[in-house]
Amino acid sequence: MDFNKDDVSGFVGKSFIYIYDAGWRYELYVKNEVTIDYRVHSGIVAGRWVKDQAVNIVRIAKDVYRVSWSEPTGNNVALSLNLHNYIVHGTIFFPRWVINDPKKIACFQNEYLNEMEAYREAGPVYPIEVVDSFATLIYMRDCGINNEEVIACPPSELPDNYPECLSDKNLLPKKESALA
Ligand SMILES: C=Cc1ccc(O)c(OC)c1
Repeated sequence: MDFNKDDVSGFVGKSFIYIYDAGWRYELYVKNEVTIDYRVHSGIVAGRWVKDQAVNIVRIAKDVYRVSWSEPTGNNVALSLNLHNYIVHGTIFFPRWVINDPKKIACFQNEYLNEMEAYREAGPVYPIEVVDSFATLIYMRDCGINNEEVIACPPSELPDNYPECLSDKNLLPKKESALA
């Protein structure tokens, strides 16, 4: 073993922006070893943002991390981030009620936790929709641990030049595919 599987220190405290092949832009902040905040800039649930989602994080190779969690909505997500090749892969297991009406979850979830749990209870849950997609990492920066300023407003309130306005040096160059 030439790397330490338990060492997630190269991942915790970082924030990421990536764009799925379908064009959906997501922002993820790894707040600490067991918690993320995130924000959806575009896509079928654009406008959704979440703070303090409990997650599992593991390191599966040098510069490769995996984050998995289950949401109050009943959405289940597993993300793999390859920080060497700037490739992200997400598998999202959506309950049927979310697919039927995605706008129900396009909100600041923390203010609607009871509603989300009620929707989850009401269903329908099945058939689950498995959405399996690649994304390209376009932005990465170190924000430190437990920084509440990283994800602090709805995506609609971000400046037009976000994320360039934060710092250009964190924009990532295009890389050769790791899979070629
Ligand atoms: C459903 C949530 C969800 C789905 C895909 C993602 O990449 C994500 O990143 C924070 C969150």
